[in-house]
Amino acid sequence: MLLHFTKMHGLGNDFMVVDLVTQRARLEEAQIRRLADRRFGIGFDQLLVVEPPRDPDMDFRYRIFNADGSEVENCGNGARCFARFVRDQRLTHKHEIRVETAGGPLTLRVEDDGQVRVDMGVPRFAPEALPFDAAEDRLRHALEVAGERLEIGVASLGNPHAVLRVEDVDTAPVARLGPAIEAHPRFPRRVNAGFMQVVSPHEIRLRVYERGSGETLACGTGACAAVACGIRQGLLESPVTVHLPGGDLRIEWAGDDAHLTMTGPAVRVFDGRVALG
Ligand SMILES: N[C@@H](CCC[C@H](N)C(=O)O)C(=O)O
Repeated sequence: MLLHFTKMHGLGNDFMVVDLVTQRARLEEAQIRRLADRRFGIGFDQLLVVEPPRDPDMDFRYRIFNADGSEVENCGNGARCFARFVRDQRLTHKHEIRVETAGGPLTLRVEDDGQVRVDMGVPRFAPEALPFDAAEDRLRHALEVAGERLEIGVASLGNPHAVLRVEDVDTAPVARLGPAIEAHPRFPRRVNAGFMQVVSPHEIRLRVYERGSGETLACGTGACAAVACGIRQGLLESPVTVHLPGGDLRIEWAGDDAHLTMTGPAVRVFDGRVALG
């Protein structure tokens, strides 16, 4: 069968977006890995699937698969592309869109200037929310990685994140420590590893080694997690501009039980059809 898809990106974090509201298909893990391959397939960091909602109070169900085929709970850059996609495809005319994800509900708003603002919910820091093997919720946890003792913050934005403060993201050992943190046994469902450089209370630079996809040009939930950990640790103040290799995001969070919001762009690159073997 031929599957229609759209290629999109949020700050260079790129996606294959598939509408399963008007098409029927079942994508297996091995097929997703083949499609994600940048030489033998279409190439993407994540596959985003638009489905009808199961909950009648929601507009859509939004499912996310990493390049390694694993299904995950949330994707921030993907959420902005999702909002742009469902409006471009005329699957909805709403400006404010409610979607169900495996990590909980999200509210997405397409602004008049084309930017998309996402209510990412309340960040959670309790170890069981990730999950992370630790006795208690702390601002910083010690983690032994490859013979080094690191200090990390942890946060869940539906999906799990570890945040490590570094002096300079340009020289941070992302390729060496990223995979070791991702697969660390204290994170039984693996983890996304963020490397954060604090520039000022309202500005950080960030690189993220993503669970299931490797280092990407931007990670929306990673940006939210880094800012949430930074505010909690007293290093940052809302709003915070996050400079990622692919561009900038604006994150706002009033702390505690307040909802965190992320604002940034969503770009449609091309439409295509692919034969599913
Ligand atoms: N690129 C994403 C996050 C995608 C999922 C992540 N790799 C995970 O496994 O949790 C974003 O923009 O948030």
